[in-house]
Amino acid sequence: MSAFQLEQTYNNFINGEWVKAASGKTEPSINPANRNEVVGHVPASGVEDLNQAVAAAKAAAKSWRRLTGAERGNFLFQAANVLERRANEVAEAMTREMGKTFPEAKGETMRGVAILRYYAGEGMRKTGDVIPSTDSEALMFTTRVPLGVVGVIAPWNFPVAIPIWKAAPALIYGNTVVLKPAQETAVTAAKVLECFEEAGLPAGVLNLVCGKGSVIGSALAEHPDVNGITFTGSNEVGKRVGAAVLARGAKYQLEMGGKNPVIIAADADLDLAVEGTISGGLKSTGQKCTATSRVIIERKVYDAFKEKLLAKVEEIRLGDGMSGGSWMGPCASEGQLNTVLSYIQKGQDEGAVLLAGGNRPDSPELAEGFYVQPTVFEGVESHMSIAREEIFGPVLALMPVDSIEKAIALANDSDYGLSASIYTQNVGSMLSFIRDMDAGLVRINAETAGVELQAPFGGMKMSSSHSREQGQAAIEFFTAIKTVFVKS
Ligand SMILES: NC(=O)c1ccc[n+]([C@@H]2O[C@H](COP(=O)([O-])OP(=O)(O)OC[C@H]3O[C@@H](n4cnc5c(N)ncnc54)[C@H](O)[C@@H]3O)[C@@H](O)[C@H]2O)c1
Ligand SMILES: O=CCCC(=O)C(=O)O
Repeated sequence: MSAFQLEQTYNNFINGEWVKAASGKTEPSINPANRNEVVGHVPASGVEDLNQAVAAAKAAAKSWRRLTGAERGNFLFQAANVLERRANEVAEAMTREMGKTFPEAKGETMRGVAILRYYAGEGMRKTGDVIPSTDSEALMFTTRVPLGVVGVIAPWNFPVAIPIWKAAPALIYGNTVVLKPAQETAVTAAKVLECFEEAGLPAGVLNLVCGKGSVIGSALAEHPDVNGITFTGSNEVGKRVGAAVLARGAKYQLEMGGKNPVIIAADADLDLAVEGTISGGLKSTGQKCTATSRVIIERKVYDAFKEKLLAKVEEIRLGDGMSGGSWMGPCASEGQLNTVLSYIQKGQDEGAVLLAGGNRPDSPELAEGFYVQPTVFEGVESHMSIAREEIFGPVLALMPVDSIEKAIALANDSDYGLSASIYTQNVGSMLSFIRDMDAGLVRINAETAGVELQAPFGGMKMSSSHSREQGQAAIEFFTAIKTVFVKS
């Protein structure tokens, strides 16, 4: 049973208070499964609101960083407990706001709980090393210090997990935070902040400002009192954010798109490979940065794999993520739906062959939602737009090859390098893939999506600023190393 209520009005969270945007402006957040449902009204903030949030975070920074890691960790443990208790409500907000099915949204919310507990524990771990000095009378060691105020700019596709996997390490290592969520999922972000508020986090330590990316996101990136920006989103925006932060000498981290390949070797367990391709490519309506989009198949098993894949794609049930029978929800917004449809059209215009899907579903009960059928192309060549550009929708491109060597070369023929997987039973093929695949996350006999919170996550090439998030790797971004030399 969820306590979520539709059509509430949400505010920004600044200095421990829920406050309206200075302009008083709000905008509706609508349900992509039914454009007529208003999930909530969210602030359309301006730079003035952002400035207040940064000032609050700056004022709170000194006392927050002076707490011990264990004391900061206790707040995160409390926030985890509240989020766990309110998981159904938060997950329902997520499903209604961005369309992923309720079980996926609940899973993501519980992942948020686990991330909070993981980083709460980090407050008790070591922060430096003793390094022998050349002076026998001296003690030399390293310690870690927080950056100060960190700006978090988050996308809509994981509206609980991503803000938490950025904010939790920022906080545990002693930073204060201003979160700018995607406007499409600002209600879900407000629900997460309510959990931190209920946990008793001190005023100003974590602030929320909702508004347009081009207004709030860019002002956060450019703000002179923001010492670090952690951004997840598209390449186009990420590059702009990185340039703005670099120009003023602050620290930045960009985690961006993917064009993730799965390789199906001739010796693969084809049923497992089909299952992993469908789950990796089509769960969350293909809107994961780790989603499978290129399916590279050894020619000997191409027809057998294709037949099994198409049979499974036929079985996929589209529908509102709040209904039990739905396997795949809508695209998260009308803009996202139009992007996906335009790539499907481009695929056909550039000569790829449509094997399944390709349209909006015709059933009347889905007419008010941003649904698109799961889509499979063959005859896809590496130069085509649908093989090169991130679509961020339920579209799979089948590409046959003659050998594993050619499969890995084709998989690497991309500007992106986020995640990649191979289905094979041959240890030699596994090892070649691990060695030669240019991706930050490589998975064997497992789908391309699926990130574990305790392991480093990030991409190569255009997928990232070459930093890593999550696990203990997070300390690298959220702290600076200080080398200490002590002589009595
Ligand atoms: N690598 C990863 O870990 C990862 C994870 C999830 C999503 N993504 C990527 O995110 C993208 C989808 O998310 P999206 O559509 O929300 O991305 P987006 O780039 O449009 O928006 C991301 C965030 O940036 C803000 N923004 C927009 N314009 C801005 C500007 N000019 N200055 C500063 N901020 C601005 C948005 O409001 C949002 O909060 C995909 O490319 C996906 O691959 C990457
Ligand atoms: O969208 C990017 C994050 C992907 C992720 O968390 C996953 O694949 O589990």
